[in-house]
Amino acid sequence: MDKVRAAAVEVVHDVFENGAYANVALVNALRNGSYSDIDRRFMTELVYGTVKAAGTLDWIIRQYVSRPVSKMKPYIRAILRVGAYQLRYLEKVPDAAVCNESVEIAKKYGNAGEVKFVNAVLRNLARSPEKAAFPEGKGKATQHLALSSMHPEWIVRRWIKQFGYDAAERLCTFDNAPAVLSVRTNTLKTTRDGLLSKLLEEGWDAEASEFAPEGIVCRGSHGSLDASRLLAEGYFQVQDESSMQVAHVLEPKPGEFVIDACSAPGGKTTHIAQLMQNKGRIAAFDLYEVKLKKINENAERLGITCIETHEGDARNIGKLYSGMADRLLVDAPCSGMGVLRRRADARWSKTEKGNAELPALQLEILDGAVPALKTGGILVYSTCTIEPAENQDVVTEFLKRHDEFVLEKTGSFLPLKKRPDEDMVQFYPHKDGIDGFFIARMRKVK
Ligand SMILES: C[S@@+](CC[C@H](N)C(=O)[O-])C[C@H]1O[C@@H](n2cnc3c(N)ncnc32)[C@H](O)[C@@H]1O
Repeated sequence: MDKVRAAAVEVVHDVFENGAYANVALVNALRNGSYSDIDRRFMTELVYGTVKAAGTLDWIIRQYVSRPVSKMKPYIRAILRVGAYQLRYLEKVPDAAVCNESVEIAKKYGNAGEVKFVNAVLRNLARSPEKAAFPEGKGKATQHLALSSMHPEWIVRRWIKQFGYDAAERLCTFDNAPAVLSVRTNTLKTTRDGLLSKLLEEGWDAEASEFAPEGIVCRGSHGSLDASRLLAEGYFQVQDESSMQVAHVLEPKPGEFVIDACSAPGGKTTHIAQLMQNKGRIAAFDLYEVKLKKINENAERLGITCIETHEGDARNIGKLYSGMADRLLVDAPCSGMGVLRRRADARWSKTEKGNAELPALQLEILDGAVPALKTGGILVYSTCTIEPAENQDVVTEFLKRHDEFVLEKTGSFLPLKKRPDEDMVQFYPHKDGIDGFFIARMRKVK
């Protein structure tokens, strides 16, 4: 049995049946086996490809079987998904190898009937691919785009309604492209130019970000992050360019008291600390202690000492720090619809119903946290989604409830590419080429 395909099936099973994150499960699987570089690349392709395409693969498989894929035994489903992915998307892999190896893996997890079933489905798929041609024509546009772009139909339907067909298609394309690596220079230790020249010396294909003064983007090859001495010694933090906008909009000053209400894993908290030159006090809250550990680890690596972490609910922050804070960041839990490219499994784990529940929570967090601000204090609300209900609508409702706050021209606080006319800033992947992100800056005036 081919150990690479077998391990890929295990990871795919773990993602869909146990809710594992694809990247975490894959890293663990790669660590636990001794694989050549070619094997590692193949396994990565199999896992990310199958996970991203899962809904489309289920539709393809369904064209060859009479019962729904959701009713199959989980391991048989995972074997068929990984097999169908190879047959449909990996031209260089011979069909016979896919079928034979899948059958061998099925012998480990299934009875004789199930082994036969896997064999029959995959051989039919290989023999008659035309049976699973995506529907086209009148009334089929949404389904066609969803299947061809490997997105759930409900997401595609929403995006077509919100942006039109062409933009929805570009959004889907963005999600399927490999995520560009971007890093934030630790300006407490070096300058961006200093870090950039070190990275270039180490063979990184890196350049300065147009969006963030401390940002560096790497569109091509780069060394392994696991092995990077510069990362281990705290010269940089991995962070997307749109996420790097938020701390600049908050504009923290050395010596101030800043609260980061939803802070883990601390990408923005540590950026705030840099902008404060590590002077002052940052109270970083999150519901989960395990996640807060990550902030402490990052802070230690980056040489930051002004962050204190607190396990707690952001909805109670107002009571704990009434009128004390100079600035408050609410980087709220959200649907993450602007960052689907970063997590292969995310598009299948979200639901329309789950997303609809988020604005109420986001407002509760804002309502519960803002009494912590001083008069004159600054509130920044941000999310990594492109859903108006979680963004502009939440801010509008918040301002209705709180006449002590006024909205400022958020776009004029962006560090490099200013948008002086924009009260609230929404970055869109298909327009801006970076993660989808929303930022609104408000001031407490009384
Ligand atoms: C968007 S993430 C924050 C990302 C973080 N600001 C960064 O830049 O690395 C939202 C965080 O809010 C936390 N969270 C969810 N509900 C919360 C609540 N009621 N109080 C505090 N934190 C909460 C989640 O655990 C999650 O870590």
